[in-house]
Amino acid sequence: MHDPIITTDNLMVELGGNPVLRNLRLTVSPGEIVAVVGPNGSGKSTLLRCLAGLQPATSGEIRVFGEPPADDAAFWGRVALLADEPAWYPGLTAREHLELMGAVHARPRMTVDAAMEAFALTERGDAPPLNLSTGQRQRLCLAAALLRPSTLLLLDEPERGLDAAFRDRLTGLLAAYADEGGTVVMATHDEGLAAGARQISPAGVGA
Ligand SMILES: Nc1ncnc2c1ncn2[C@@H]1O[C@H](COP(=O)(O)OP(=O)(O)OP(=O)(O)O)[C@@H](O)[C@H]1O
Repeated sequence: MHDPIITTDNLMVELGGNPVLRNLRLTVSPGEIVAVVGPNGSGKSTLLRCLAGLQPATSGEIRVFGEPPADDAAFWGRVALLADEPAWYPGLTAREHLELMGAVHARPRMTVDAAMEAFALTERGDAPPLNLSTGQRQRLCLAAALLRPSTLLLLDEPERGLDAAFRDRLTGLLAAYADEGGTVVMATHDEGLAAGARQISPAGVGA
């Protein structure tokens, strides 16, 4: 039995004086795909931010890799986060953004060409990200997150802007990541993505 990647115990978060997460207990094992589901405002992004060490708990405990998540190089070396759209480097193409990601990591999970193909970007690789469509830009964000090596993937609404065919393809790409031993926690409103995952609600008490 492997040690869990994530545990939370009685996690409580208040924002602006209002309780957002209450007594959340969650255990996530290596290789699991977990979908955090629930209505708008139910606390999905807040939970992901807690797991990424970007939102402190009001009370309770969060452990990621056995320790409280720390916003440091060792933590981010193991964790890939997809949240809001990043700032793009002016003058660099979509492909060059992926080349940059590949260059700074000693062992990328895939080559830039493979990532371009997997994320259906080959034909638009020479365009700057801001000249891509919304869905193409989201595919570029996902390509960057999955090209780099990581053991935990935190995704906030990865389906944003994606068409139905690519949402299906993303299910397979995440399954492949988990087959390699990676762990995925994603906030999602997409029923197809959630169907292939263990579903938890931030409002309920996880297992
Ligand atoms: N900085 C903040 N200050 C006060 N309240 C906040 C703050 N950020 C978020 N909230 C509130 O916390 C609650 C949870 O927000 P959160 O973004 O986690 O929800 P969500 O489940 O991800 O929603 P969505 O499905 O719309 O993305 C919401 O009611 C939101 O208005």
